[in-house]
Amino acid sequence: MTGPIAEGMRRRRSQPSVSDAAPTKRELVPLIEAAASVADHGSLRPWRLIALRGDARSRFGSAIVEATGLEGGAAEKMAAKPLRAPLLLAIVVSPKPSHKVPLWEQEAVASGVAHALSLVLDEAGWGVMWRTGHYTRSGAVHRMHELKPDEYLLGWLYVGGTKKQKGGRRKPVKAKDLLSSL
Ligand SMILES: Cc1cc2nc3c(=O)[nH]c(=O)nc-3n(C[C@H](O)[C@H](O)[C@H](O)COP(=O)(O)O)c2cc1C
Repeated sequence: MTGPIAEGMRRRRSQPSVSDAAPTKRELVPLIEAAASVADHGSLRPWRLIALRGDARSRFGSAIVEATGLEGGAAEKMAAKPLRAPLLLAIVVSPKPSHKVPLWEQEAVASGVAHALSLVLDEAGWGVMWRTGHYTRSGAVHRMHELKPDEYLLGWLYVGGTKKQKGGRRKPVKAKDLLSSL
């Protein structure tokens, strides 16, 4: 298969371990603009992103601890999770009123933006990994992100500089088994 998009998608791997380098806002904006070109029924833009850097990541760690109710060493370990990358991009579903486009379609758009953003960040040379946790939809995490009542999270893109790249082939997808006809 040829073509830069297909090749980039095949090459992309999630990077669980990244360095302290991170894209600036100026560097992020054109990548977000590119990712925002996904199909969007009614062009509602039912999503937004929140960048967490520096201390915001520690406040996120505290919110996770509050949400999980952990104590002692386990709480400390959990609080440090957001410090695994210098930049976290929270993916927010931000539903827009519409008679035509139900919520599930709007969530599909937000998810598409996140996948596309992972891809273009990877192409730009950044290490990226989409992460979640059972605390993702908790009240404490919702409040810490200052979300509106109807907004909710799809997780975070953990972004940083590439270190030792996780490469190699992923488990092959038997696409012909996933395609049927009627
Ligand atoms: C919505 C979503 C949430 C995810 N959450 C986690 C997570 O919390 N922890 C994790 O190890 N992988 C998580 N993953 C999977 C990784 O992002 C990644 O896709 C996986 O490790 C496979 O690596 P690859 O992308 O290089 O194929 C999540 C993926 C998605 C789409």
